[in-house]
Amino acid sequence: MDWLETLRRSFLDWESMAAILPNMIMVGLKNTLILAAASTLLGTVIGMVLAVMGISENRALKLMARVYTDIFRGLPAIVTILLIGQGFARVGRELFGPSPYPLGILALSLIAGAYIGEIFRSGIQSVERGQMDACRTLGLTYHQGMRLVVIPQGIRRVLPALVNQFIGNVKDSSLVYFLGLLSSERELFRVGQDQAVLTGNLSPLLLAGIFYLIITVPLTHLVNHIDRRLREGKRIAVATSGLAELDEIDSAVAREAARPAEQASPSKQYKGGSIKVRGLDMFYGDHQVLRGVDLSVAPGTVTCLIGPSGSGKSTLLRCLNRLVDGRSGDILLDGRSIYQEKPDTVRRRVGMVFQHFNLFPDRTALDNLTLALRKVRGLSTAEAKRVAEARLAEVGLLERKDFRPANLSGGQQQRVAIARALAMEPEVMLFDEVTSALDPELVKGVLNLMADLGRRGMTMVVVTHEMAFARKVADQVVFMDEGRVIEAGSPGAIFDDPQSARLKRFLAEVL
Ligand SMILES: Nc1ncnc2c1ncn2[C@@H]1O[C@H](COP(=O)(O)OP(=O)(O)OP(=O)(O)O)[C@@H](O)[C@H]1O
Repeated sequence: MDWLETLRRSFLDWESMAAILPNMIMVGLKNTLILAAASTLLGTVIGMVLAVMGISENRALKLMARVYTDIFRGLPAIVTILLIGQGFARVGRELFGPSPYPLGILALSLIAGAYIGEIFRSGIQSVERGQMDACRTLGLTYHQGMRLVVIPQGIRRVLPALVNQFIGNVKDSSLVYFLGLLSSERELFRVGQDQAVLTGNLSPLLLAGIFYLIITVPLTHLVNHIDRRLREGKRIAVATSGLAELDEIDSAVAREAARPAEQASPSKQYKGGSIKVRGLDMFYGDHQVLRGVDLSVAPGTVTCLIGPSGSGKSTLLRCLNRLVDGRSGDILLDGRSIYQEKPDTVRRRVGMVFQHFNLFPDRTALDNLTLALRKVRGLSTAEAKRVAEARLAEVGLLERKDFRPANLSGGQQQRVAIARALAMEPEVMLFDEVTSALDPELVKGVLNLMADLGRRGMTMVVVTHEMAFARKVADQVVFMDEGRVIEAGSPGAIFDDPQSARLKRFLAEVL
């Protein structure tokens, strides 16, 4: 068993390990951690800049980010370290003194930046488009939306990948040894290697390897934990059935109705605005989606838009709050063209609720409401909280104000979204197929809430496939097809006495 003894002497020479242990911890471990942490930090800053350049509209910035990323991701790390460490050695000496250590950090950072930039960019781009739509409809500017909602969500999504990058930097830090570090600056690998040369066996290198594992293995598990947690969220056990939700909302609506007039919340009776659309044409590129649309919506009335898929209903709705703009024609809000106002101002006056709720997933129900109250309406934190709680109470969800969207049912999420839009005190509310993504028993709760809003004088334009709702609640039903308004009238006229062949066919399909 000679070979076993040789192996033991080569790798498990306890004496040479013990001799180097203090140096390994005090010098090697310390320097490895400094190199990895500093390069991850600096790499994160570089990565953020690259990500912002990469998603910007500016083609030159995009190209610069692309070229940088291709170069520093494509080159082997050791080539970059030697090129930077030796190529800029003179400048480095003038700037940082004789030690090549800072240049080593710089080289590692430049490499890490390329990877981290890609991580951030894909994280930010993976945030659903609906999040920015939600920000815009609440009156937040594009930059506020990016800064407060989209970028934080993107970064949170890529946290595990960032920890992985740190692990990569821990390992890459061993390459800095090629720059010839001073003895006090040597990292784990170099300390182990020096001692290995001195003792003629590999035990010190094995010890260095063990230290690398001590750093990286727990981090790998931490990454997996964060990843699981971000994917699944912290679950709160809440047992509510769809039917219990109906009680929740019915009692909230009844409470509002029973409240004496003098105690009524300011929103109890809404003062809705009027809308007039005149000859509106709208294109997506060359594709004409709206063709000379005319529409009049009286204050405090409910208009339901119905029609086949692709007929332009959602697009018309998005024109009303300037999420998209028409090419010609005009839209008047309370008699004044919305094109004469800033889009953000129009959006504050015209609230919108979406099919997929578009709640901010990493904020509680309450915070979903307070964000725009503070940033757009400029309320203090305490005042915003008061308004938000009042609106959540109106939709029967005050008790769930501290829940995140993932812990609410679809119906509850949609009611939070309605409360969020109402909190901005809009004059008009737009609803875009808001019950289409809900389980059947949850639809009624949301429709009840909308019917209640209509009764309280809110001007509403509702894209819906719920014909029973349109018949019962609408003051006006508008049938669209191929980007045109084909017929408009009272529910009775549209459903019981359709004039055009197209509407007759549509009703025959859906009723
Ligand atoms: N962002 C977009 N870019 C390009 N084309 C679009 C875009 N959004 C919608 N369209 C096109 O515009 C047309 C009208 O779409 P729109 O969503 O307004 O119809 P809709 O009546 O609301 O349909 P649905 O009931 O299916 O939502 C469709 O042909 C659609 O493919």
